[in-house]
Amino acid sequence: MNAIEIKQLRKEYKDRVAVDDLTFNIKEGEFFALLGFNGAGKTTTIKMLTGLLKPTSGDALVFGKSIITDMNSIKEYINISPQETAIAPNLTVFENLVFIAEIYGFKKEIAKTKANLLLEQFKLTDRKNDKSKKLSGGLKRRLSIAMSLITNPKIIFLDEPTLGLDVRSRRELWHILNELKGNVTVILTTHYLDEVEALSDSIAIIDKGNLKAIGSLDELKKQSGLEKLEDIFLTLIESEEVLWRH
Ligand SMILES: Nc1ncnc2c1ncn2[C@@H]1O[C@H](COP(=O)(O)OP(=O)(O)OP(=O)(O)O)[C@@H](O)[C@H]1O
Repeated sequence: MNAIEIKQLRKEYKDRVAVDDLTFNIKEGEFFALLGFNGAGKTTTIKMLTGLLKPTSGDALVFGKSIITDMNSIKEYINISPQETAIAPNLTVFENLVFIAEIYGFKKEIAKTKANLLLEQFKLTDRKNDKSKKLSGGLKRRLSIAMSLITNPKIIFLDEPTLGLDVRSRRELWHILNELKGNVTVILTTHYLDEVEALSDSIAIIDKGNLKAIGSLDELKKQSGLEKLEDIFLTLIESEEVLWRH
């Protein structure tokens, strides 16, 4: 089943076309990477899919519901983990999770149970009672993603989740993200190609608002005859060629 079906989705800003009639599908439960240079249109696409921006034309169906006519019901089962985190620095790690759960309407006891489960899942239990401002950048990022999962969303959008993290923190986060696989559809934007190789089930390469390739890493390798994602990425962006999933 498709979690998202993007149909001729377009966004124009004055005289600039940021997203140029994009059409592709994202399957339920997959870890989907959106790849492109700065200005390719990734953020604009994600903003449209999450209701932050209105498309100029086209549509996308999220679990069958239109982003144009049904965004309110879509918002119930998606969440975003933005780069700028929503963490309250003076609350503890646990309090942040409970607080966000309560904002979403869960009763205190359920909020606490959910918070404890996420602490385990994100390996934050030993920092449970620390003020969040004391956490390292890597742990803050983990808490932020944990917070975005508190409502059990069916889809989460991760925008550059490992930006600025050191090698070890990135690897730890990859490990945790890998464990989410299958339970939630994850849509990732990143500039780190090794991250895409390590985590993604499917990859879409976007350039100037256009889809240049879509498929698993293996499919992209086969279709391009190239071995490394970096080579596939750079070659495609420079050529007129387009690679499609069959
Ligand atoms: N509010 C805006 N007004 C005008 N043009 C915009 C606006 N937001 C984005 N753009 C333009 O739309 C295009 C796509 O931008 P977008 O931010 O979606 O790219 P991106 O792939 O997310 O880039 P990055 O990797 O840098 O985050 C760019 O040319 C950008 O300059």
